[in-house]
Formats: sequence, structure tokens, C-alpha cells
Amino acid sequence: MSTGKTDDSLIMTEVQTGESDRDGRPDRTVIETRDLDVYYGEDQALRDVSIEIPEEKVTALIGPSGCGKSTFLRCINRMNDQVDVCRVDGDVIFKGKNVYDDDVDPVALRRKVGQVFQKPNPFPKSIRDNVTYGLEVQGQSATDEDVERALRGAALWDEVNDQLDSSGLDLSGGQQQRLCIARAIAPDPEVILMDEPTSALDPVAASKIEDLIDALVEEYTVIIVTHNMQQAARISDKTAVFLTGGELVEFDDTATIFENPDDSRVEDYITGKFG
Ligand SMILES: Nc1ncnc2c1ncn2[C@@H]1O[C@H](COP(=O)(O)OP(=O)(O)OP(=O)(O)O)[C@@H](O)[C@H]1O
Repeated sequence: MSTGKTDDSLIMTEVQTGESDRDGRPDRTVIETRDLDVYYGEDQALRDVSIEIPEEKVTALIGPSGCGKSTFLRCINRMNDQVDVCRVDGDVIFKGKNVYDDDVDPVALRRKVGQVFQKPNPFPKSIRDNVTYGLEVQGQSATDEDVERALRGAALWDEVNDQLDSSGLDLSGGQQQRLCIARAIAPDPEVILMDEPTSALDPVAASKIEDLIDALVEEYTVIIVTHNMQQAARISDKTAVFLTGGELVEFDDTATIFENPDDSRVEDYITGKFG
């Protein structure tokens, strides 16, 4: 297949940031927002959000309902373009390039920044066609190897390799979500956005997705919205805490956020005093 991390049409310089990491390498910023304000009509959903998301790490976004977590995710791959009343001010820099620049093609952007949603949403098509869709929508043909690679990457191959022509809708909820992850990774993205990907699943299926996220981050950057504080603590390297009004209150290593946050509002939120 012709996709891959060598296609740098959207990619400019990379930015070095801090020091902590999974495997000894220094952090590199893959996405940076600067002074990001987002409005729906007159209502402001995000307020002056500046953050640097490290590459090949899991960053969790937590905070009470309505604080703008999903809005933030949708800014990164410009899904908010599809909301007429939505206005975005400020910069969203993906590997050095502002994704809101006029010369950025949102479809190409979404190949590099894939998304998985709360409710598994496979197409009413075969398992194979669900996986190849992400490539074909970009005008690329997909081989059997591409299908196998994506399904293996989503820890689903062993369960479905003898039924690739069956409907994706016949799979269990957890398998459907892993199929959606396979669809997202088929075009070989850099970043995978996940909006509460386990909240519609039973605990066993959710645990498989958590294990999968741990494996995916060897190759991809994962940004996950979750309401499940234990999940954020278990799977993420960094945690960003948003609070009502769309303010990013604190962003730090997950251990620091959960054990020793700077802001008392974060402690109150985490200990369940509000939100
Ligand atoms: N399409 C839309 N049109 C108008 N307002 C919207 C739209 N989407 C979100 N909002 C508003 O923007 C604010 C932030 O919503 P958002 O869904 O980003 O929050 P959230 O933190 O992800 O919430 P939740 O945890 O409940 O999913 C809310 O006040 C919400 O009502």
C-alpha cells in the first residue's frame, strides 16, 4: 500500500518537549494547541486551551460532562467543520502545521488523525470492506495484507480471519469496536482519537480495548476521552483535566494528576467532590 509515515504532506518540523516517557526517549510533541477558543454560536465551549500532546503516548482527557473534551478532540481532526455553528479561533498544530490553514485537506488530515467513537459504528458491510473503507475513501486500493495488518493491529485477526466476508454487524460489541479501530489504523495514521471507546462495552470487552491501547501506543499517539477515572489512571501517560466552562485546568503526568495535582479543583474533581 502507498500510505505510511513517509507521506509527510501535512508534516513540518517536529518539536522537542520534556523528558518523561515510556521507553527512555525524550517526548516529542505531535499536536500542539495554542490559545484555542471554540464557540457554538454565542456559547463558548473551549477557552484559551494551550497544550502539547506527546507522540506515541496515551493522553487522557478527563473532566465533567459538557466541559469540552469531545469538542477538543473534534478540533484536532477538524470534525467540527461539519458543525455549522462551530467557530474555532487559535492554532491546532499537527507536527508543525496548523491544521486550519487553507491548504490543509481535511480528508488527508483525517487519514493521519483517525477517530474511534463511543458507540461501535461499523458499516453494514463485510469485515473486509469495513477495514478497506479507510483506504478506499482516500482513493487507494487495499490488499489482503493491508486487511490482515489492520486486523492484527486491532487484536481481531485471530477471531475473524475465517469470516472476512461476514457482516461487521454480526460481531459482538467489543469485536465491533476493535473492527472500528482496525478501520482507523488501516490508513496508517499518526494519531488515534478515542471518544469514550469503552463506555458502551462490558468489562471484559473494555479490558481488551485497554490492552489494545497499550499495544497501539508503541506505534501511534492515542488521545482518549474517558469518564472513567480508573481507566485514565491505568492506561494514560499524561492527563489533561478540563473543567466547566471549557478551561484546561491542569495537564501533567498521569501519576502527578492523580496523586499530587497542583490545582485544588483537580483534586476535588478526582476525589468526587464535584463533577
Ligand atoms: N454541535 C453542537 N452544537 C451546539 N453546542 C454544542 C455542540 N456540541 C457540543 N456543544 C456544547 O459544547 C459544550 C461542550 O460539549 P462537549 O460535548 O465537547 O463536552 P464533553 O466534555 O465532551 O461532554 P460529555 O462528557 O458529556 O461528552 C457543551 O455545552 C455542549 O452542549
